[in-house]
Amino acid sequence: MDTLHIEGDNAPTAFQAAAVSTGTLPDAERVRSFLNEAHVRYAGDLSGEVADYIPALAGVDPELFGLSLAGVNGAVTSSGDARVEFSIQSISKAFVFALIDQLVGHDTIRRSVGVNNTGLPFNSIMAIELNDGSPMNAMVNAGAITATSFAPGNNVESRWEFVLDGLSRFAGRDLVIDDEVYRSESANNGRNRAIAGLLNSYGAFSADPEETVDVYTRQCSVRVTAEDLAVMGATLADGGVNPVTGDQVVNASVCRDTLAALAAAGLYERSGDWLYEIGMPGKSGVSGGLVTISPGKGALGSYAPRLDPAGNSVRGQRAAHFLSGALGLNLFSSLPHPADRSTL
Ligand SMILES: NC(=O)CC[C@H](N)C(=O)O
Repeated sequence: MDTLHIEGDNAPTAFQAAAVSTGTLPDAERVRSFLNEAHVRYAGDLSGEVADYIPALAGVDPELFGLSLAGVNGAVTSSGDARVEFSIQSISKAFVFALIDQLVGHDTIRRSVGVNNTGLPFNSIMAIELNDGSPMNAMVNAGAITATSFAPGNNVESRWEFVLDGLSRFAGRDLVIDDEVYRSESANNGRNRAIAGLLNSYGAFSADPEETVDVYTRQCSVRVTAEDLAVMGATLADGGVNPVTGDQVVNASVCRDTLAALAAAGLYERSGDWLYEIGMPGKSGVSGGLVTISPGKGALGSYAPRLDPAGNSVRGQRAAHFLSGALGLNLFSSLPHPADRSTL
């Protein structure tokens, strides 16, 4: 990652002069104008590659770019292709984690899934072996598949219903599966089946590994928009209450657990860089979606399909970086700060 220092970084800036209160989002006009500015800034960025290991993802228009910010007050502001649907992929991990944490509780999650970082790619098999069979964190495939194995039900359909219903409550609308992505991914998920088989050999699973991977593959194939991601993230920012529907989806303690797990591993082996630059929990997916959560304030959802080598949306990360500074979202900062201090 290159770091670009801007002169006068320590001097009081226009941002600081017009400092927003640190406990709330800036007013709607300011949010809209910075969201539009982020869109203009990064719409021409052609870096990265669209994921091609799932054939159905490879054919997507790489220029799609949507940004949306949902506040805990329920206001949703968007720019660009924020209503274009795409498969949620790994971002589902964050919300399924929350649903399972709500069910099994903080201690079981720590013991049976884990909350540390592997330092390795999202679908690493080596990480399981290096950690004596621990799935390590629900934001990588091993931990996500383990979390999904806790979904209640007697068969695939009833367990799937639990997951889809929960994801829909986070979004505040009935989400549906993308059949083409599901079929394409099912035909190419040998690695995830190997991960589940390996975890099962360590005795980590109470459910059938093949069925669990099927539910996991379905959850990754659910269609969402950048606006949905913003609302889903804002629900985690709002103590588990969907700020648009008013539905209490999970408890506030579950939101804390989820955001901690995201901070540790939401952007895989790049999670440290992400926290260092953006300063908020986030979760990416290989289709190009990204959700970034500012507890007590709201969440940013984005969609831009070109990815960095770790599988994280390039424009999405850059927009989140800019907006974190401009809107004063960084958890480690007490004031809004210049947003373009470095490049990701
Ligand atoms: N990083 C991702 O978004 C990966 C999700 C994808 N469904 C997989 O498990 O391979």
